[in-house]
This record gives sequence, structure tokens and C-alpha cells, in this order.
Amino acid sequence: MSFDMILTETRGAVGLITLNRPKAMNALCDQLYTELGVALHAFDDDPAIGCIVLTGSEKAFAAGADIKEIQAKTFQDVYAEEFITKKWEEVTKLRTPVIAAVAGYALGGGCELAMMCDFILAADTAKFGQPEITIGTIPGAGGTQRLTRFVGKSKAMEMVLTGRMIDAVEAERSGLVSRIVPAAELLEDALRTAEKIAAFSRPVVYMAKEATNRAYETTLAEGVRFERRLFHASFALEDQKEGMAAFAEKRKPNFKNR
Ligand SMILES: CC(C)=CC(=O)SCCNC(=O)CCNC(=O)[C@H](O)C(C)(C)COP(=O)(O)OP(=O)(O)OC[C@H]1O[C@@H](n2cnc3c(N)ncnc32)[C@H](O)[C@@H]1OP(=O)(O)O
Repeated sequence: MSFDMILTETRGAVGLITLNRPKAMNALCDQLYTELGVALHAFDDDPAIGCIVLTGSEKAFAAGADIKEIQAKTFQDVYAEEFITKKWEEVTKLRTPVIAAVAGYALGGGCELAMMCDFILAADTAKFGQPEITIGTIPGAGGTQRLTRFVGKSKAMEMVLTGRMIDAVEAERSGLVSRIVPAAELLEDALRTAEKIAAFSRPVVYMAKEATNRAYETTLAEGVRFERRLFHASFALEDQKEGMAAFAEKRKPNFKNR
């Protein structure tokens, strides 16, 4: 498969997608999003792939929606084509975990894309923000909702109302990112983390992801019940028997993904 605005490669059991529109700070134009959706689903459908890393450049993970592409759109255009939701949320539909490895700017739709991934590893150069208010609009790819769930109402509200960017330290402190790593080590760290996940039992990883995501979508009681059912289901897997036997026998497990 060949793409113009993204690069894809496999590293063992990890699928790596690099946003590659350097002259426009990886602004998320329609073509880029279309290509990204195809690449994400191709990796998700590939049984050899156990985790995906999504990254950008040193300067920008992504500086948001392509302002020049969308500036002339009318209300009728964006309403009729259900602009944003239709293509932008593909990353949330995958079973395979997706790690966002963010260096430089993750602004507007770029911040929203990172938040749609399963977790965010940030370089010490990362900057996150929802600056849509400064260009006369509001976040449209989930920013007001996901950012609020990550960092709480007060900080999210301040960021959305002022467009203020936060650096990696503030992002980690407020729970937006899982860890900060030196920029030069970001990709290797993300790939190592992805390889670790990809080495676990695939169906158990899917269950863990599905159960954790449920925390965002339901009540505590419902979420706990859902988790319990998946936990029970894991006991039907050969990999659960193998994992626990390996622990008892003091050896490494040999997961078969079944
Ligand atoms: C999803 C929804 C609903 C909305 C959105 O995402 S709206 C977009 C939100 N994002 C922004 O408002 C950020 C816009 N970009 C910037 O503020 C700055 O570019 C910067 C802070 C990221 C970087 O500033 P810097 O001075 O280092 O670089 P520039 O000269 O400004 O940019 C280089 C080059 O990239 C083009 N660029 C940057 N961002 C975008 C964008 N979002 N859309 C389209 N093009 C973008 C910028 O115009 C410039 O191109 P030229 O050299 O051709 O002018």
C-alpha cells in the first residue's frame, strides 16, 4: 500500500504510522485522514500486528485540522458531510491498541487525534492545546469532551476558552499523557512499549482495552459488571492457563493468542 501523506512500516509485531506533511506541520487535511483510516484498519486487520504506534515529526505531531482546506466551508457543507466525525474517529474503532508518540505541537485536531489513541507518550518538547477559539470556532473532534475527561473541567475549560497551550510537564501532571521521555528517545521508547503489549496474549489485550475504555462510557456499577464478564471470559482462553502455569513454574509464558 502506498500513501502520500503518511508513512507506514512494520517493526516485528508493531505497526508504525508516521504523519508526513512536514511543510504544513502535519495539518490534518482530508487526504491525510483518509490515508490514516486505511492504514489503521489495515494494521488492525493484520493478525501479525499486536500494537500500533502513531507519531508525527520532531516539530509537530499535528497542528490540527487543515485550516486552509476548511476555511471556506459553509454550515451546509459541514453539516451535510458530518464534517469531522465521519472520518476522524477511525482510530477509536480498532481493537488493536494505538499509542500516540507526540513530539512538538499537538494542537486542535492534533490534540484530539492523540486523545483518541489509547495512551499518549510525550517527548519533552510536546505542546498540547485546543486553540480553535483563536480562529473563530470550537473543538469539533471531541476536544471539549475528551480533554475534560483527561484533565478535569477547570483546566480543560481554561484551555478551550483561552487557547493556552500546555507543555509536556503540565500535560503529565494533569493526566493527559502517561509519561514524558527525552525527544531523542521518543520513538524507540514508544516502539519498545508497543512490542511489550504486542507480546501479550492478543485476545487478553483486546479485553483489557475494551474494559478500560468502558470506564469512559458507562456508570461505575455497569463498568465493573462488564469488566467481571470479560475477566470470566479470559478463563476460557488457553493463554490464561499458559500465563498462570508459566508464573507457577517460574518461566516465561508462551502465548498462542487463543
Ligand atoms: C479539528 C477542528 C475542528 C479544528 C482544528 O483543528 S482547527 C486548527 C487548530 N490548530 C491551530 O489553530 C494551529 C495553527 N498553527 C499554528 O498556530 C502554528 O502554525 C504553529 C504554532 C503550530 C507553528 O508555528 P510556526 O511559526 O512554527 O510555523 P508556521 O509558519 O505557522 O507554520 C508552518 C506552515 O504550516 C502551516 N500550518 C500550520 N498549522 C496549520 C494548520 N492547522 N492548517 C493549515 N496549515 C497549517 C502554516 O500555514 C505554514 O505554512 P506556509 O509556510 O505555507 O505559510
